[in-house]
Amino acid sequence: MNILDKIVAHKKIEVEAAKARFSYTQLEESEFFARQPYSLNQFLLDPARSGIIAEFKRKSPSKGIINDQVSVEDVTTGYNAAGASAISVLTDRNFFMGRKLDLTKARKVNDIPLLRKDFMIDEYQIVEAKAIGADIILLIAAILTPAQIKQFAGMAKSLGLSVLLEVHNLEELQRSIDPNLSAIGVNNRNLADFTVSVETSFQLAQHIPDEFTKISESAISNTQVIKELKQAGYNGFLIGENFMKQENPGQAMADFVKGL
Ligand SMILES: O=P(O)(O)OC[C@@H](O)[C@@H](O)c1c[nH]c2ccccc12
Repeated sequence: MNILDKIVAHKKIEVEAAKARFSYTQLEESEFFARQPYSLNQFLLDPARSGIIAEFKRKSPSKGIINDQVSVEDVTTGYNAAGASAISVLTDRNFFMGRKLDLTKARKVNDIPLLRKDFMIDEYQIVEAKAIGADIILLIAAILTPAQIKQFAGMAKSLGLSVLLEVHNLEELQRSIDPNLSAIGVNNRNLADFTVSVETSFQLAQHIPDEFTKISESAISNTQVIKELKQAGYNGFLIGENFMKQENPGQAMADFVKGL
């Protein structure tokens, strides 16, 4: 079984446990459920912001512990101050050392879009995403059927959430396109075997229809590659490890943005 299969198998158990703990009605009673989410594309296309979606990630299956010494409030407010267009918060506990509470803590101190970074396999998680304070959900093509993508994207949109579809090859892109998606992200990391190549973004750029904003995800570690990705048509750049591995990720991002 590859890592992605393991994550999905564990996620199914987690989602059943969450459903037993909080009903849909209870989720809808959350203080965040009634708020109007921020739009990913509005912030991504705002020239006053950097286009960077900065990620709070303590640990990953490919790198092990990256940084477990920093607070989610310090890091995310640092990212926001450094000009992030959005902030991604890992909420998977088992493989990424994240928590749903991390996203809620970030929500309380930030006024920009927050992406719930997790493995969405059930509608319940979409309602939950809104209840914990998220603005954006991630749909990973590699683990979903086209019918699920359509259903989940439609549901998220009806809740006012933005939807980022993640692909890592042309076949996934072509089978997953749906009008309810807000943005398409090309993951430079293959989640099944962890190999990384920014070439993936350059190759797929021309195949992404113009009605979607384009985001390049993972393994971005210098400003030169961002300039090249912009030339290729990308509007957004998802960066985790490059900032998180520093003692002060917010400051690391502020220094990085000066080079853009
Ligand atoms: O730390 P990096 O290489 O900058 O990558 C960030 C982000 O793209 C990566 O964490 C990611 C992309 N897609 C995912 C799906 C699930 C978990 C994590 C991810």
